[in-house]
Amino acid sequence: MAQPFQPTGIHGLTREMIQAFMAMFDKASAGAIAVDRDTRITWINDRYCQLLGVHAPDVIGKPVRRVIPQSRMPEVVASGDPLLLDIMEHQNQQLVVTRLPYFDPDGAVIGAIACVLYDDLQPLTPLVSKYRRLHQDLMAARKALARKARSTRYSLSDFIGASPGALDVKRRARLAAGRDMPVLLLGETGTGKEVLAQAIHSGSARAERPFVAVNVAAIPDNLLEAEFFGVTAGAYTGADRNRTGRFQLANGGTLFLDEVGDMPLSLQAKLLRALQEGEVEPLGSSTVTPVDVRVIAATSRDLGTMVAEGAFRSDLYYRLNVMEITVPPLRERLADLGVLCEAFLGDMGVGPGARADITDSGIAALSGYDWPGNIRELRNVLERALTMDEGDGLLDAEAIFRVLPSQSGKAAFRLAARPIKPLSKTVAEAEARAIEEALVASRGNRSQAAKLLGISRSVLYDKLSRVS
Ligand SMILES: Nc1ncnc2c1ncn2[C@@H]1O[C@H](COP(=O)(O)OP(=O)(O)OP(=O)(O)O)[C@@H](O)[C@H]1O
Repeated sequence: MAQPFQPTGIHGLTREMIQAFMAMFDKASAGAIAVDRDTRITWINDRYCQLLGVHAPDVIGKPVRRVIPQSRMPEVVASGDPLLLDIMEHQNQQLVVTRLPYFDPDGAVIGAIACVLYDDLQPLTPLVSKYRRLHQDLMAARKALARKARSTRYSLSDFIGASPGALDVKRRARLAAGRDMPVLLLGETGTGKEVLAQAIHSGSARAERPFVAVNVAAIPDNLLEAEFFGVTAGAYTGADRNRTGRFQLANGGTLFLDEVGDMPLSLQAKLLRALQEGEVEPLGSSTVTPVDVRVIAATSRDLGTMVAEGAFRSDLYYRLNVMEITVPPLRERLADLGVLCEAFLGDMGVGPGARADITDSGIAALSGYDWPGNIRELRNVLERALTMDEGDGLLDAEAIFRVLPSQSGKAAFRLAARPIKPLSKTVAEAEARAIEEALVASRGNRSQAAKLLGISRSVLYDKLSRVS
């Protein structure tokens, strides 16, 4: 009489039992493979070799993940638990796989065996078509997310400002968008360098390709190289999977290097090489990948002085600084306060149908402050003022002084010291000053001055005739 089947107790399958199974796996499955406790391949049958497109002598002794990157054999060996049914992606094929650990007589895991139950998913059609659909949806969602993460939020119209300084910045940014050359953006923190970088990208021929930003100051020095150039898995790097660098992610598009002045000298040399050769070498890899990337760099530091002091490589400086755009600080373009406030307050709703606004005295209060944090700080001040405001969302000088940092004492003093004039007079004076600045900037060329001011030539002539 046949003996009833008895489980093998706590130890599970032994090497002998696995060897007995091997013949069956070899014959009945679409592929079978065994690994030792270090997850190195000890055996692979011909059918699996054909499926993977490898030769057995080339892969025996290699870590299984080197040959089958998606393999979950390491998990099975580490946990000692089988994975009875799994779908594994391999080179656009979906394989149905079973993985079993095996043990020595003391119960220690000494390896695992896996067999491909199906490489043709026909028998599992209903289940698999559902899986495929879900998988495709997941891939599409991931791609869309990645596209969104790498696309830009800003165009040039989002860079708000009508002062001569702001108009000059916009003009140069428009020029930069039309030419595929490196751009160096200089300016204090919060002046809108990243807004400009995005605007230049979205106005350029690369607009449909990725925009990838790296804040050099925010990444520890020892991780920067991997972040830039990527990592290849392996013993040298200690990484268990490949990681794509920002350079490769930006391929075809724009790489924005924020706070480039904070880059350590060793990485500056590698960055220069990547820009010169148009190729990158991931950490731990011996192959180079060609990349086509436009670099826009930004810094709030004085790169010229850093070059003179040897803290920044001059060759890299000249490579990045093909076109330089200096963004003036807010305190040098206070004329933009009005339009900036209007735009920001317009975004900050104060209730259904209600709109936040600021009075002329509120603007005057803002104009007495030095704005070390520039436009970022202005936005924060307006937000705080609105939060504290108990009225109807109309900010006056008092509402502003309540939230301006302590420097505002100086502002109040400056304001008080300035005689208050009728608004029409102040506006006329500001207009005359702007026209004068535009004429100086354009060396008396009225067409150019009109362009800088964003008005037609005839309006400029009209205003000039009224001023004189
Ligand atoms: N001219 C502008 N028009 C509209 N918004 C602006 C402008 N400049 C800056 N901002 C806003 O101010 C904030 C800071 O801008 P951004 O990050 O571009 O400055 P940055 O110069 O890159 O600063 P950092 O050097 O600190 O990185 C953002 O919220 C941005 O939307």
